[in-house]
Amino acid sequence: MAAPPAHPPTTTVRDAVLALCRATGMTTVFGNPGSTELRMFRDWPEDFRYVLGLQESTAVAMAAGHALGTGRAALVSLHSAGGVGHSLGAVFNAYRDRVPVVIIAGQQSRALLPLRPFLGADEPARFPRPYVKFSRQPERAADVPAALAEAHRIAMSHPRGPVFLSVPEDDWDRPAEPVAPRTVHGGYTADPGALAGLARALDAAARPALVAGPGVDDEHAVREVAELAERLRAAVWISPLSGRSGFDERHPLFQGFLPPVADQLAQRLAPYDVVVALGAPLFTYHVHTESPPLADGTELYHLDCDPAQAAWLPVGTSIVTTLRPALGTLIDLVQPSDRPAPEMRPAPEPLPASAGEISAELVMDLLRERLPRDTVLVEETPSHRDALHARLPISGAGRFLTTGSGALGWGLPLAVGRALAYGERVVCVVGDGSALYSVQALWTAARHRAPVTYLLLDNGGYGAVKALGRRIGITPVPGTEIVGIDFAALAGSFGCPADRVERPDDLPKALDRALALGRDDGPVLLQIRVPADDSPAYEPWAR
Ligand SMILES: O=C(O)C(=O)c1ccccc1
Repeated sequence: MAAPPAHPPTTTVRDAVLALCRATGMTTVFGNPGSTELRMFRDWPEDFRYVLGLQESTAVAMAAGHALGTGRAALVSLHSAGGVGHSLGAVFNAYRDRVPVVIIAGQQSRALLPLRPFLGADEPARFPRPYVKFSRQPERAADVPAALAEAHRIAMSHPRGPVFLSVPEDDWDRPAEPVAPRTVHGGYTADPGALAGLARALDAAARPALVAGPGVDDEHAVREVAELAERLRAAVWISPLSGRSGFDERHPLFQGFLPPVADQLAQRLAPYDVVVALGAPLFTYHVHTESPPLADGTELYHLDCDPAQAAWLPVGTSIVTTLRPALGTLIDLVQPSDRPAPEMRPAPEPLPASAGEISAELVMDLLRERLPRDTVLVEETPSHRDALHARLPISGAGRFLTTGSGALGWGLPLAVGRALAYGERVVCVVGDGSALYSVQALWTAARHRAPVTYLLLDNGGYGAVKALGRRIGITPVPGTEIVGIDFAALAGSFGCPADRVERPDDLPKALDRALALGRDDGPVLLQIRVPADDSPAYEPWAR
């Protein structure tokens, strides 16, 4: 008997995709639209919010901030090849920082592709690689919803990260079946024998140390790290250039931030006999020095969810695992220790009298007095990150966000997305150079009344690059001076209220005004003039 005729689906690709987005909590779309996305927006439903980024890297960074705030993947809609190209610096950060961002990129009509049409993307799935975990243009329109569902599951599985789907513009009106909802439980735990071996090494250690990396905060394991550290009386460090804070920086066991330079890192860890890196690649260097990664006598264990990271680390014993179940097991296995606790790290030195200029250290001291402990702080001020860490301790999980990867222009829009996630007021400390990569996001912040207080430390250039040049005797470095920009006027023109301060005496009140705003007040920007630090001895990580 002949099979009954197959009934074509009565739903479209668009219906099925929108239903999937609702089911996965992706109803805020960060994007920048063009003609190759138009059919996606037909009868655009009212329960979706479109957040316009005026340049595509801001759309990706805002989505990343949203994802980090909600704990769910965030959706980005980009315009074919050009839009994807603009976005790639932020995609790099999202990949390295393990942020689940689901990107749908427009593409020209399938029928036009053989003719290399205007706007058409050649080999679209290759373009964002290697900085996406998944990249496809489905073979048929009807495959788009299931491919997006797969992409979403991949984005959300550990290690998390961005995924990419190219969708030809004529696919959206074509028929497609709805996607059945599915659940993937992605947490997994290590080989029990490996964890027992680590517990024995920790029990036998004279001076153990834990290194908290971005994975700790990412996997909500901050509490477990504190419990393990207290049980062991272990010193706790934060891994070099970590994009998150994985430990309460006011805790007596907290020792500080490891430097991203091999010889200094090895030296900082030399006092310890057993070091456990948690969700941390540990050897994230910014500049090269000739040095073994660790001193003789420092034994390394490394726990992370990424088998690739376990493979590339040069030394130590890696245990591939998600952190919470592994830490739970370790807490049960290790003996409570009565070894002497490490000494507390010294309080920051008091500031010398001001010479009439506002130092970054003064800004950080005033912020320490003013910011509530649960403030969400976004940082992108490379010249002053060390001053921030030294003087402004972060407490509480999920309260510190920066790029752990280095592509600048991330912080300013990241703060917008983080603020839109729950409407909490976010403080973003950003440099003048950093701000200019993505300054259009101030317009989006103003338009959506994103509650962000921007504190823009203006040292008139690419201070960190100049400092790194001086370190190796290259001075001056061309292209590192930025002069003549009135950030307060620029922000004002985007609809973001702004103020400017140049003298130390005026700073406390200016900060009070900027920080007094609430969650319904929208963004504000305070431009703070700080001197360019041109001291020849500048060595940011030696302190
Ligand atoms: O080193 C650099 O060039 C750079 O761009 C950078 C990025 C982040 C922090 C410091 C410098």
